[in-house]
Amino acid sequence: MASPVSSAPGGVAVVGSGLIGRSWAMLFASAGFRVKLFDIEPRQVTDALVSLRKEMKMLEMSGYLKGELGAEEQLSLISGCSDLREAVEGALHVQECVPENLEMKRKLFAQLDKITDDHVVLSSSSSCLLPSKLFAGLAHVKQCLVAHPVNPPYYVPLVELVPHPETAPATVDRTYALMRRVGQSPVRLLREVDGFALNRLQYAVIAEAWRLVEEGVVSPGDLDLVMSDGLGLRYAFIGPLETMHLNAEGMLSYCDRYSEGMKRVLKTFGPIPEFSGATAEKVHQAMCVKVPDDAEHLAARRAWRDGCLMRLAQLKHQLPQ
Ligand SMILES: NC(=O)C1=CN([C@@H]2O[C@H](COP(=O)(O)OP(=O)(O)OC[C@H]3O[C@@H](n4cnc5c(N)ncnc54)[C@H](O)[C@@H]3O)[C@@H](O)[C@H]2O)C=CC1
Ligand SMILES: O=C(O)[C@@H](O)C(=O)[C@H](O)[C@@H](O)CO
Repeated sequence: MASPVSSAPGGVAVVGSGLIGRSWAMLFASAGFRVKLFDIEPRQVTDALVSLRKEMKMLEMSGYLKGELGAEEQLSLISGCSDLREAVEGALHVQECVPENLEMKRKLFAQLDKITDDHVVLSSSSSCLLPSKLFAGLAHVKQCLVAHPVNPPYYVPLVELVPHPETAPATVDRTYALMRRVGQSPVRLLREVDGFALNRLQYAVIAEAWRLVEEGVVSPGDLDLVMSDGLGLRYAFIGPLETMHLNAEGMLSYCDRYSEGMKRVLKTFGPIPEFSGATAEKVHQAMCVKVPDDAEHLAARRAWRDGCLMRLAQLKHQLPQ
């Protein structure tokens, strides 16, 4: 068995240099961590370093760069690696960011298991794969967990910490502290569940959104306005449970007033959509009217989205809690 690499404190390894890996790299560097980027496709690393430089310089110019260090200092902390062992050398935390494919992730964690020691946290960015499947059979399973970000992590702070049944409490505590240190808002799931919390909520919303459009109740554009100019505004500051609490004379009052109505409406919810066929075409066309699906328009809209998220985050930071 290969000897484990030393894991002196201070470094973070980001394995997978795509959409999420790049955002994680910016976050860890903003807090002063040395970041090593690895990817099975070397071109992804070189592209990542180019795009990170462009984005971090832009953020600095617009006053939205996170952390105390300037962009050049933060960029100097990020390096590319062509070898996985080299990437995890000296790491206290490994953030896996490869595609949402169980076998692909399991193969990578099996490699990491062989080359890391008992001190490093092995964390997956998985959207909804169960830790009990991701980390099954690993020698270092106690050091493993999911730290599920929301896209893009640099602008959306929530991170769901989801343990394997054998994950050590210290692993969760260390990761929680690390996420707070890089400015994220971690939540602890007390046990694993398919889809974790965020995607269970998100997929419930997506399913009903789809049904409302499929059944001709509302147009795709107006459906999105229901969220962006309605629920989403409130949810940017208070969650669904606190919303209930404030929408009556407290939660119990809300339940007295509205539970029969909620149960009646919930009984009308239709079957799980297929997310394909005519409705998919209809929604796709509607989205393309607003944002053509070529790379340039999608990138421009993502940049607009990220600018809005930055300003909202700054406003939230300034508001009394
Ligand atoms: N895109 C999103 O909105 C979000 C994605 N995630 C999760 O993050 C993970 C990564 O997603 P994305 O960044 O969107 O994917 P992506 O496709 O943009 O990037 C994946 C990268 O992993 C690389 N890769 C593939 N196999 C590898 C290996 N064995 N070793 C090293 N690198 C390897 C690919 O070359 C690619 O550069 C997925 O599990 C996804 O579910 C989580 C939250 C949001
Ligand atoms: O929406 C997000 O950013 C995250 O919840 C994700 O995990 C993925 O984008 C997810 O929606 C893909 O199913």
